[in-house]
Amino acid sequence: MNDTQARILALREQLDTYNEQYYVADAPTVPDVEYDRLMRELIALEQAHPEWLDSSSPSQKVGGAPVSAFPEVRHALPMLSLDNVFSDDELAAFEKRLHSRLGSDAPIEFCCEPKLDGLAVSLLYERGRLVQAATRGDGSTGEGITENVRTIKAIPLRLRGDDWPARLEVRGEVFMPSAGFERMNEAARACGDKVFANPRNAAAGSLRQLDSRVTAKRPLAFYCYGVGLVEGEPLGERHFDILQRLKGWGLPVSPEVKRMQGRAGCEQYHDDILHRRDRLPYEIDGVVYKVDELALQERLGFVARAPRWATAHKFPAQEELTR
Ligand SMILES: NC(=O)n1nc(-c2ccco2)nc1N
Repeated sequence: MNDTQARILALREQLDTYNEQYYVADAPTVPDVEYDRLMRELIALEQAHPEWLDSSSPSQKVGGAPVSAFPEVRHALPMLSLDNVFSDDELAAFEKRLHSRLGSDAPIEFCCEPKLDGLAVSLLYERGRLVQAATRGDGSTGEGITENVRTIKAIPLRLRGDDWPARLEVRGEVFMPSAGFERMNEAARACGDKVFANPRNAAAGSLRQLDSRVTAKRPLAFYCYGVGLVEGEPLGERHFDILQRLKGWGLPVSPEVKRMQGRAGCEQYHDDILHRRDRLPYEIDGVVYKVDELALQERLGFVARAPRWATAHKFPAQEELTR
């Protein structure tokens, strides 16, 4: 390997690390101007040496030529929607149903998560490389939006480490943080472009761009919240621990995810997140409680399209709240 090749590999590794620090650890260590300088050097070296271009290079997050349509993608496992509860009484009924189906009143451990108000996506990694991304669609079939998703800096094109399964489907939410949403709409108003009604619509509109170079300019983020297809060793026995393993491979997980005990723990989590809702850097429309032990999830199964082992607890819509 000559000096230029070594420099290209070092720049890729350094920029991947900066992306992970910014989007996974939420702890950036370099100013944007330094990140941009290194990216410009990498792009210049790769343009001078196309024979060394690698689709997983961080320089490839700028998007490419437009496509005419999105291909259909059939999900290996259905992407489920969540059942809802709207009150503590309904939460109590949810817990009662769990105890009844499990035939035990033993306290249940839940993985509690903020319910991000974005767009659910499925990411397929083969041998640690991102090979496909798709929307949830109707739960069985979604749209292939791989080129658009590859431009999202929070989503790694290559997983860290090497103890990931040969094929791993990661599921999560693409969303637009509030600050980025305001900045983007401000710029759109200034030049007469389309203004989006809310961050969810802005994220959906950005992901459905046929020209991934447009998507690349949108301030999108991502948090994973589960897995679908896993080929190889099981990832773990408890949902919370699996999320921590995903984080170790460079996939962002919300720092608000917590393991709580029983219904009381869920209510405490709900009230804490509701209390801090307006200070979170992204919009949420509730919280999600998931039975943490996968063995219990399997015993509980699903009703129609929603898992018996999980429910969302929705907040009142913001405009309904008296300010
Ligand atoms: N939207 C959101 O934040 N979700 N959605 C799920 C989900 C949907 C189906 C199973 O889990 N989990 C979280 N945190």
